[in-house]
Amino acid sequence: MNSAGGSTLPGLFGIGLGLRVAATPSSTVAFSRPFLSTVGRTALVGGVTLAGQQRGYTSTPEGGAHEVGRLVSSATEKIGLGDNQFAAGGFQLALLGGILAGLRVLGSHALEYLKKRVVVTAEFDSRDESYSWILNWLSDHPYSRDATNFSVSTTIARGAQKLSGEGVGSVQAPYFLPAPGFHFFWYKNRLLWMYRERARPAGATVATAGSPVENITISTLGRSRSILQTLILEAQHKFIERDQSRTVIFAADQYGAWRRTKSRPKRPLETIVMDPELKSYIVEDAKEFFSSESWYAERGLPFRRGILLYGSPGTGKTSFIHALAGELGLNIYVINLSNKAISDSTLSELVADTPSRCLLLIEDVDAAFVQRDSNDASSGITFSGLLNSVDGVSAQEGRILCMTTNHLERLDEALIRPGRVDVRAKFGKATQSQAKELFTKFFPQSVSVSTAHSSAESSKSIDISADKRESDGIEKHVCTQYTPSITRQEAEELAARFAEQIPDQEFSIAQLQGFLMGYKKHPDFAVKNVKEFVRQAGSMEVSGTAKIGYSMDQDINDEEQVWQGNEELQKAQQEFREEKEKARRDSIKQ
Ligand SMILES: Nc1ncnc2c1ncn2[C@@H]1O[C@H](COP(=O)(O)OP(=O)(O)OP(=O)(O)O)[C@@H](O)[C@H]1O
Repeated sequence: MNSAGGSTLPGLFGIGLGLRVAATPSSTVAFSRPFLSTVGRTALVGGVTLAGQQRGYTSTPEGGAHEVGRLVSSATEKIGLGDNQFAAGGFQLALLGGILAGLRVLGSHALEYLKKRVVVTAEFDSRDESYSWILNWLSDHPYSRDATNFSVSTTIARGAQKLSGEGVGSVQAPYFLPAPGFHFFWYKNRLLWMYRERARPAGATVATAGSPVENITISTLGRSRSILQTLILEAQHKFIERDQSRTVIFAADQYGAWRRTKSRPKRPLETIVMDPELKSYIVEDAKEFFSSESWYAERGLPFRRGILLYGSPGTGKTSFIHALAGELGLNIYVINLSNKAISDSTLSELVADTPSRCLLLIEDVDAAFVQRDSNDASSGITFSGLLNSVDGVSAQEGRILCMTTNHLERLDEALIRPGRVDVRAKFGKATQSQAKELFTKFFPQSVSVSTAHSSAESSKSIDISADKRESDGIEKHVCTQYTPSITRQEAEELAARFAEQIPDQEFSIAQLQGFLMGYKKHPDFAVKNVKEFVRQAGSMEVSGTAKIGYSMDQDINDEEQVWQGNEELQKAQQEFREEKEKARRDSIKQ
């Protein structure tokens, strides 16, 4: 395009000059016809030679050029300009310019054509998901491990995808990737070359551009693209395999497009402590929904399902949605209604852009819209915009919409009417039996306890005799006498003692879990101190998802150890009050 434009200019110049010369009265111009003809020929010879050199040809095109010069002269004669030396000269210059431009364009097209005949190329753009497949694949390729010119990244985060490195302990393991530029590598005994380049989106400034757009092309000799297709499918397979045991979470970015934000290991449903009937009802309902597309179609019903999960903070609404997604093998698309970058139209585009099998999650839906007329909501979305997006004509079919709220009573009826919300699930505070279940899950019987303790304290604190283990029929792999395990029976007993001290439906699972976190390896001490926790927590205003840091110093190995709750509790209370005050101030500002 540019080269053609560059060559067209001399042509136009030639035409302009030619026309101008032609229009000039003969008395005022003193160039002779042979002179102009010579200029034309020289220009042509020079031009053709130059074009030849640019293309890397070494042979001299002079003979051909003279031939062309002659043709130009005869063309001049033929169209009757032979008598007017100025018009003839101008016409020749114009013709020469045109021929030069034509030759150049022809040359580049010929080269492109030739390239297409002997080289096959696949292109990947960072704005597309396939780019991440290729980066992921490249990061595993031996070439990336040996490349001397490589880039390092802790995530593969281009376009729609973001993958974290595997990590070693708390340190993120980096990805090694071929750096921007040319790279040659082997794949299935074929030589491939890759070109990786970065560019800012057109018109973007440094401040607004965000991450640069990247482009990768992978090429090889030949006309069959099967080798590249094999590579791409392999890369895709590898990528999907990596995600199979994970739930991928997408969120809307500032441009109103879905971006992969993270992936988490699938959360097993068994880790969710809730009414078992409610749990299996929702799971079965969702499974049945996905298997009854034709049923919906036959009745002309939109193929969508809505679930509303409501209840106090920290009762497991979000956790359950993650577990449900894992169970159904779905990814989660999260819409944050307080994202100011999202307007009604971007919201409906986002909803329309979700894949046909996914969980669409809107958390704390009450926070953005309290009543129908709250079109002055703090987000850029209006209430009617939200309603249209979730079940308007453009809304995606085959998805389950999950909404969560802490305040069912604040929601407008229109939002949760049947059709938009088909299942309402209440998540309450922990019953005693749920507290027991939580304890048992937290301290499974086979987990070693008191590893940081001295043998004496440990064996004293949990009296486990070999007989007991054997009578339970469970052979434990006790590494040393210092790391005893608890049997099922012991775990049950401790759990029962723990639960009976928890008042029914007063604490959320998150609160209880927060308490147990302080006793990761000390179930016995958790039981011992739970009474004090209840007494103190009961006397404070517990609300929200405030985390209470009931921690116990891991190094304490004295049997006299005491619960560290008092000081921690006061600190937590103070932090909680500050947080609440900050939230209040923020809401006034908004
Ligand atoms: N029923 C539960 N079963 C298992 N874990 C739970 C449960 N409830 C809460 N938790 C734990 O408590 C923490 C907070 O839970 P989660 O975010 O799911 O609660 P939530 O009801 O969505 O809270 P919020 O309304 O504040 O968003 C998580 O670490 C989760 O593992």
